[in-house]
Amino acid sequence: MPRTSRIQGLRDLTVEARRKSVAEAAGVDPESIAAFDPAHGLGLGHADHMIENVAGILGVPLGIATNFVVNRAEVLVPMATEEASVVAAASNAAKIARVHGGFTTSSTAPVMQAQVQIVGVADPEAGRVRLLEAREELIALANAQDERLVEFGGGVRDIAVRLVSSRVGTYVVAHLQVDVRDAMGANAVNTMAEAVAGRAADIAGGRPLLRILTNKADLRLCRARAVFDAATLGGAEVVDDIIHAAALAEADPYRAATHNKGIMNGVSAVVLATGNDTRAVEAGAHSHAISESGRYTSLSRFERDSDGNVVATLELPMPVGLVGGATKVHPAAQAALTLLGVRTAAELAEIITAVGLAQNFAAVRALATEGIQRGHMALHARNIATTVGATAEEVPAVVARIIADKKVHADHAERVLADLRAGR
Ligand SMILES: CC(C)(COP(=O)([O-])OP(=O)([O-])OC[C@H]1O[C@@H](n2cnc3c(N)ncnc32)[C@H](O)[C@@H]1OP(=O)([O-])[O-])[C@@H](O)C(=O)NCCC(=O)NCCSC(=O)C[C@@](C)(O)CC(=O)[O-]
Ligand SMILES: NC(=O)C1=CN([C@@H]2O[C@H](COP(=O)(O)OP(=O)(O)OC[C@H]3O[C@@H](n4cnc5c(N)ncnc54)[C@H](OP(=O)(O)O)[C@@H]3O)[C@@H](O)[C@H]2O)C=CC1
Repeated sequence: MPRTSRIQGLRDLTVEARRKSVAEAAGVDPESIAAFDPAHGLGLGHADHMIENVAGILGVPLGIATNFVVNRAEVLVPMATEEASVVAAASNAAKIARVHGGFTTSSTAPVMQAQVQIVGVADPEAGRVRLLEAREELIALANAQDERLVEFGGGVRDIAVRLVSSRVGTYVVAHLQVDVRDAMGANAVNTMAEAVAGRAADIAGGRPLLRILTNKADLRLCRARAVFDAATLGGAEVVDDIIHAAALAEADPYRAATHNKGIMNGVSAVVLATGNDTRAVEAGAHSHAISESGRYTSLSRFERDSDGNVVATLELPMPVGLVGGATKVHPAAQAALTLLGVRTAAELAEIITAVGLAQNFAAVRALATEGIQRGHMALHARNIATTVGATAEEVPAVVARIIADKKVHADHAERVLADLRAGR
């Protein structure tokens, strides 16, 4: 069966049947994603070697977003999140995007930057020039720290030197710009920065202090683009309102924060599912959301094209890896990468960016039409029913009643559950 991400009715299956259906649709052995089941997932033994003082494991729901087409390839996307309606929303937007071919993505080379702060330089302008004169020596010294990375085609691409004025003086800050290939790259570039710091400080005429990567990974950018069909959305007025909603986010930091949170609902769920560093990706994204005038703004842009459809675009740093960090040691993260069928970190990064754009569009479409609550709370109602003690068998009836009563609250769910159990 050709690989497809269009699985209708996936929501109506049991968890086990869903996993089987997803494996079949993705064309992978069901055993290769068995680790999605906690019984075959991260064990305490593994966990005890990942972080310190391990006392247990926190499970996070892992859902599969459907309908995605990215660069003409069908993709089923694992999303780890505690928030209801996120997986549904991403699937919904991906379904609408299919009408015009899904998502098109692109990315720069996987270049991460490490900073070396040099303090006490009497002549910082000259210190900067002296460091640039020593470019080849410093590159060779840095590359010598990770010969295998260089063998993979990675390694230092360039050195930049910035002068940063602070309240207590001007710092000479050297940036190592390193192609880290299929790694997220933090450990790799931090090792290089520590190795060159002493020599760089001697050349600059100061003392080395901070040697650490920057999470403002703006040399490692990903872009996603998709067209959302006006007729499918409900016509020109809906398109106008979606454009208005996005324009507010572009102009107003208060709205931009929530608009971007919507993007990160999708991004962080896939970053987490693949064992990558969510904090690094989020720090990079929000540091990138600064306009030319210095104002915090939205990361995505929505425009009306010549056919009256919505064209949505997103660009953000995406420092994720296929090797390194938890990705290699977490069985469920390995299963997620198998399901995604990605061969390089860039392919993973681009799919994540497409999911962020899908999530963002679904939210803004809902907000600009019916509001967020109908869709979101209908799915959140299941959490509320479970919270008040409904069994799996009782949840559907409790959900139906609290939605029908338009009272999706725990206290009403408790009354409904009591009535159901009393046969009322
Ligand atoms: C929730 C929907 C999708 C319902 O929307 P709907 O139109 O009632 O859904 P539908 O039943 O017509 O289904 C349409 C498609 O959505 C998916 N879908 C639909 N329901 C399910 C489900 N139960 N399980 C799995 N998939 C589901 C599924 O793909 C389905 O098509 P199919 O593939 O079946 O042919 C819609 O209202 C929506 O997209 N809402 C946006 C919700 C959202 O953004 N949630 C994120 C949390 S809110 C937040 O934190 C972000 C925010 C809002 O603050 C960001 C911002 O402010 O910008
Ligand atoms: N501020 C931040 O964001 C920070 C993040 N971190 C953490 O660092 C971790 C990520 O760092 P990272 O350097 O990726 O981790 P690793 O050092 O674990 O992985 C990178 C290493 O993987 C090996 N490797 C094998 N195949 C490849 C390939 N195809 N491409 C590239 N490298 C390959 C290389 O090591 P070899 O040459 O030995 O084979 C490379 O140095 C994350 O867990 C993150 O949380 C740490 C500090 C700060």
